[in-house]
Amino acid sequence: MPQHAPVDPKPASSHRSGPQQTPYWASIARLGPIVRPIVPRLLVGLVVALAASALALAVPQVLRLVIDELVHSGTQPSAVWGAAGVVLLLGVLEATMIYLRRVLVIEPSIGLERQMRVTMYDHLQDLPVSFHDRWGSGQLLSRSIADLAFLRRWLAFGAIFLVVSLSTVTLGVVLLFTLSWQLALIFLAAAVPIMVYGAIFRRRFSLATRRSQDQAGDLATTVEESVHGIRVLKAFGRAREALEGFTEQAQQLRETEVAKARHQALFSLVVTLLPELALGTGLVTGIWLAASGQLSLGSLAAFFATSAAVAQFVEASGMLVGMALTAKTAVDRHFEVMDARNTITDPESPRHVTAPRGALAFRDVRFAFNAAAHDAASSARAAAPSTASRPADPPRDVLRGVTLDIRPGETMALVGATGSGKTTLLQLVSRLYDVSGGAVEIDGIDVRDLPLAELRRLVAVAFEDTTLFSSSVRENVLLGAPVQEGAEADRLLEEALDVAQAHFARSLPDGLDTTIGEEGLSLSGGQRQRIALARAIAARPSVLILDDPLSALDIATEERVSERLGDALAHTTTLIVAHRPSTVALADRVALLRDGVVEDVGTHAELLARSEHYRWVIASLPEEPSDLDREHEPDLDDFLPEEAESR
Ligand SMILES: Nc1ncnc2c1ncn2[C@@H]1O[C@H](COP(=O)(O)OP(=O)(O)OP(=O)(O)O)[C@@H](O)[C@H]1O
Repeated sequence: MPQHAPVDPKPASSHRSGPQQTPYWASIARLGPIVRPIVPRLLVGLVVALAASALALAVPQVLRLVIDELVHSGTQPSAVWGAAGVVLLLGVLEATMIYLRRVLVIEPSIGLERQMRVTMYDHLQDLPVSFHDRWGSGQLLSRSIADLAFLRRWLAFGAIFLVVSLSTVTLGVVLLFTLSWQLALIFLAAAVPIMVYGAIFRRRFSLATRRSQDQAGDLATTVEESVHGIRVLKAFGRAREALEGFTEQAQQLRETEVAKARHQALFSLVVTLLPELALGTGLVTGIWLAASGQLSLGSLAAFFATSAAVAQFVEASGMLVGMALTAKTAVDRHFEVMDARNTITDPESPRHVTAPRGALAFRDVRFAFNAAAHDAASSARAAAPSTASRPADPPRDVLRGVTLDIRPGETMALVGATGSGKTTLLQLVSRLYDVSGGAVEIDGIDVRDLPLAELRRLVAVAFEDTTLFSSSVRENVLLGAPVQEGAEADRLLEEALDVAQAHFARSLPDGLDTTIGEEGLSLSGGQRQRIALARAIAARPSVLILDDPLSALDIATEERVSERLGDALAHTTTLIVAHRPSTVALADRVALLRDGVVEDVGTHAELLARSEHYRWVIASLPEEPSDLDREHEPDLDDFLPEEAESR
């Protein structure tokens, strides 16, 4: 028997790491392998951009020649037209180069953004539920949308423009020295305070950028939560409190953004003011040099035209350095998600269930949420607190040695007080979480030894909290079915809808092609549950896991569902969490879960007779469905024209 790793041995890497924790180039270098395929296009784009800026610097040189030749040496007017033609040609060439740069870099960088987004989505799908427990949805949303869009802009514009600026300033300063070393020194003197302030700016801006990107993610989580929970907020009249909470978060983000803008404005002021001061000082000195014959008029004019071009790039550096630092934060945030490892993976030496019988067993199963994640997250939080994600809760054993055998084809009800661990136990079967100790077995094979695809074919789940996707009824029901199209798929679909008593779906506006889910037609709680149940049935599993899937049905419908379930899934092993006596009555046997252990197993009658705790739990279960939406629950007869007519 292979040894199994403890749960979550390498949890999501610290998504709380601050900006100083990774050196700038170490962060940016991580983009290397991803960007590599488009590097040739980016390089050609860079060369073209460099050529454009070189052309811009060539114009003052032509100017110098024209002035010196024309004014000093009295060249013919035709030469003026010639020089003007050259300047015009240089301008047209520069514009063409700028256009070419855009064409060369924009398309591949948009492609790269798409590819990174798809890879991230794929990775998020792959990561275990324990990862998603710990990350706010807004954080993941902002990282997969806003951060990647920023990285695209940085690659297509910021990075190239920064290299062009550095090269242009370097070349420009060399040219300035060739024109006049005295004036060039004045110009260069301004660079010293710029560099000193640049270091201060970088530190402050990095911190503010990280904070603002994390806060934007948290804000997105709040929006997502309140849109999702709008009914609860409205029903409890908590809209004002929700707004107050949101306003406070928005205010914090505003303050961070204002602080960021202030840092950037101050840096821009420094990089604009100092070159201008140098230019002013240079102008006075230059006129004196020209008047004393140490500098030609042409050189003086060329110096100022060149220094104006250089100053333009220096001034843009405030924005470009800001972009470079934001890009680093975006890269860090991206890899905090991408570095998270999926601990629920296929086994190295897989075993297979060749002839599924559906025997389900729990062998001394122990489980604690966040056991390993907690230690990693605690130390990371101590190192660099941030708002990026929820703190991991201290680990506590929710299941403390569950042992239970469910025979092939048997229906076992799981009963227990609220919080006793019923849902948790169910989630271990299809490995939404892995056990912390012990094992879950199907037909005698540890579920961790089965390939995940095979395991999830064997096991189908319907949760109480039903999730429908924005697609047709057909696609929702056939989500886990062995076939998606053709006569066999149609048969599975019809049978699943029939067993789940979801006939209403045929009478929806577009029948089974009606779009439901968030972007489609709203269904009542009971209707949603029946679609989710149909989905689990259509998967034709060997083991069916039902987490109180009938809670929103009236008792008559529940009875019909259970009757049909019994027929259709006679050979399917079913483990069902029961919150109502009527659901318990469906089961062959009942397991009583108490404080994370199975306290007793037997028939309903046996447990009633011998277990005081069972009697107490059963007495506390509601007779009626908890959230039956009577107003919206359709009268089945309305949706059963064929059946109604045949009666
Ligand atoms: N994702 C999670 N992270 C941390 N703790 C959790 C998580 N899900 C559940 N728990 C905790 O595990 C314990 C068992 O929860 P579980 O949902 O399994 O109980 P249950 O028996 O199904 O309850 P109910 O009958 O109310 O649905 C509870 O104390 C709960 O707070």
